[in-house]
Amino acid sequence: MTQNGAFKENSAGNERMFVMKCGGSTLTALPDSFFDELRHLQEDGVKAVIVHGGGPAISDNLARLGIASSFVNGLRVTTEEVLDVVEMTLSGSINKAIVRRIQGSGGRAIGLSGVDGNLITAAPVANSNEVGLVGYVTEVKAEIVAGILALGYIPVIAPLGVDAAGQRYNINADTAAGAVASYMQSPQMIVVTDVPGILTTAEDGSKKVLPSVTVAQIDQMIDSGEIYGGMIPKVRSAVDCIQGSVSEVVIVDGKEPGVLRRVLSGEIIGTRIVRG
Ligand SMILES: Nc1ncnc2c1ncn2[C@@H]1O[C@H](COP(=O)(O)OP(=O)(O)O)[C@@H](O)[C@H]1O
Ligand SMILES: CC(=O)N[C@@H](CCC(=O)OP(=O)(O)O)C(=O)O
Repeated sequence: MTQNGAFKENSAGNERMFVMKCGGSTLTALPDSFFDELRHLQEDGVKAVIVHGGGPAISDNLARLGIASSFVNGLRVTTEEVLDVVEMTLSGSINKAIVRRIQGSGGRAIGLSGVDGNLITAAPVANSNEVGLVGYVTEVKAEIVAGILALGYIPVIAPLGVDAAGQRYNINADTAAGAVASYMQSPQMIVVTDVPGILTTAEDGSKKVLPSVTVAQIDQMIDSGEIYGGMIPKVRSAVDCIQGSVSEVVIVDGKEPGVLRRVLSGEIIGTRIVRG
């Protein structure tokens, strides 16, 4: 078996690929070695697709501009004024910072948002009367992502969406990443965040990482409050995408040395969310 022998194949052929969501909680803390690893994977022919967040940076920019911002069940209440800041932060500074870091490690990346080429089309979420211009994904144009990959670049996608009338939507980054993974028929989605996985409290009161969880366990942990806040959209998105062609979602801490290869080679690291 080669070093990458444990990689899974996607249904489109034998390409080795994965979709990765990089959370705003961890972007600035990601070490150079993370981007070096990404470049090595790219050199080895592994196709990576990145969807990123940037919630904390959006909140900072809103505060700086004196624009009030609140959340309902983890979704930012989004007016047109808030959306301007969401777009400038995600599609502008954060997206380009990630592209520059990949390029700084010698990798190749192209940044775009879901608005470009109508990559992500969206419609208002069910509770849009409460949260405003927040969208759910109606379609991802997988051929655009595949085209960028075929050129030898890592697509770096900011989670905005657009509808047929040209209206923009703010999309939770975990939700957008799950949709991209599903439409790309990626065998795996890797969720890179600031905790080492889904934590549970042991009988002695200490916190430990659950190596794997099922959909039923997730529902129970949300009900009991053990999974809360920003972890909820992650697990909900994971549950949605493992109903389709994505066979597992792995939640990991991006600061773990060699994290990407370790996940891709099947090492037990972080939390794996699997069917069943
Ligand atoms: N059971 C849990 N295990 C680990 N983290 C949890 C859990 N429930 C809630 N969280 C919270 O979820 C956070 C990660 O979500 P979030 O801050 O939105 O990250 P990101 O910016 O990467 O999307 C953790 O820092 C932690 O505070
Ligand atoms: C609708 C909604 O809440 N959108 C998010 C988009 C960014 C995001 O999801 O970033 P993280 O992954 O860092 O949380 C927001 O405005 O904060």
